[in-house]
Amino acid sequence: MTRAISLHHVSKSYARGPRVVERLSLDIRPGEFLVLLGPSGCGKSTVLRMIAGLEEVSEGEVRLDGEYANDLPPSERNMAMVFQNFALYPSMTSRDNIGFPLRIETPGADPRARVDATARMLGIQDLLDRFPNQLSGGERQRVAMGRAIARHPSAFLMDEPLSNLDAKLRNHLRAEISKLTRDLGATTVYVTHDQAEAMSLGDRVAVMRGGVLQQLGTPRTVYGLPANVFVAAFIGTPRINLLRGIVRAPLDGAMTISLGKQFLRLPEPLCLDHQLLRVQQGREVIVGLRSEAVRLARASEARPGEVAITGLVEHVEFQGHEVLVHFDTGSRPALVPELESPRPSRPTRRRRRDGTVLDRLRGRAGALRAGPVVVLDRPADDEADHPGQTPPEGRLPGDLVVRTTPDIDLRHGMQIPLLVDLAHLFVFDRNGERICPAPERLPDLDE
Ligand SMILES: Nc1ncnc2c1ncn2[C@@H]1O[C@H](COP(=O)(O)OP(=O)(O)OP(=O)(O)O)[C@@H](O)[C@H]1O
Repeated sequence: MTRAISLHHVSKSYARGPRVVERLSLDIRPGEFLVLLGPSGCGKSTVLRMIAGLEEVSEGEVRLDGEYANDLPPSERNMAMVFQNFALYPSMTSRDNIGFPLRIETPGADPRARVDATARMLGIQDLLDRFPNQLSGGERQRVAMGRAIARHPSAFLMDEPLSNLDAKLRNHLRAEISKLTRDLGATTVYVTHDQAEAMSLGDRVAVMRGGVLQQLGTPRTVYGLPANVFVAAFIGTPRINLLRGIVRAPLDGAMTISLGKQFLRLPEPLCLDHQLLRVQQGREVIVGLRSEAVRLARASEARPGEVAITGLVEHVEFQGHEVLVHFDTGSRPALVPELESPRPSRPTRRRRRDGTVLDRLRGRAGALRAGPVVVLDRPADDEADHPGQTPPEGRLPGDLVVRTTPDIDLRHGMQIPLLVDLAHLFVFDRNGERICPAPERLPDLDE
């Protein structure tokens, strides 16, 4: 059995503080694998816990299979949770750990057959007689999964279940989780801050920021048509290049986007998306170029839709199968504040001793700002006159990162010709909302 999970304008605030989840609406289909993705503190776990019934809903409705479920106790929701820290009973063998929920559910019944079947499914038959301290991290997590699966729940709620494991094991278990939940056909809600995990697992991904849903869509959609700068920057590696530009649309000349010292000339005849940029004339915008939108090649090699710029090599990152080249093109990157600093440690839920209550509330309210997602302090053209500024903390030098093959010998200080494929151009407005490709809500765009 599998179930539909719906959230309707769900909000959550703790002890009359600000909302940590803000009017969230989601319809999760039976059997769907939905990933809640976002930076630390954006409210993902809180949403999961409200679905599980472990956290009260402050406003709005949770519905299970269409039935109002706000007040349904966790034990009556027929859902299994898998957490980051595996929480196995240390004094029980794997067999007893997996069988424990079954014994609680049906006292007196022998759980042996169900435990064996679950162990076979997870390939852990050999581990059934071991205690948790005799298992590796990956094995412990498999046993924890076994404990969740054995009950045949209608839905799995997983909160960063792989984040304590090393990268190789994580990839391996990721594939196993995907197969297992599909085989079982159970609805799964999976919380992670790891975009690669979200993209590889989710049927759909819900990207959250400051308690607010930014976009809900398939991995292909959130990557290919990000609703705003935050989603564009959060999803994809290497991170999308975000450059500050100004639209120039003279009545008697070609339309360009000025990027400080260089510009992108939009090919004529203008496609519909580029025509719609005309209204931005003179305004500052943010140009988004994923690494696949730019290649190292001379202007003479340009294909239709490609325009030439140049970049000064600032830094070369050797990755084995490819090289990431950081260029200085004379433009200035737009900053997405939540993404510029390293991931903060998990917030503690105990009272902090520093700062007043007011300071703490202010801090939280700040974190929840759902307004503009970018920082644009000075006009973009002005930046070209301020070369050599120190890049913000945590960022490498250069404003444009391009992927290339490792066979090209590139060194710091080389001036390299580049081609930008304007079919892959993203443009966002000052507030970070995507304006090119045009948002779907614009009527009759295809006609
Ligand atoms: N019991 C609580 N009391 C007060 N504030 C809380 C409580 N639980 C969570 N919060 C706050 O709610 C916000 C959202 O927390 P939540 O754990 O849902 O975020 P998250 O996106 O899952 O983060 P992480 O990835 O770090 O786990 C945070 O600002 C957090 O400090």
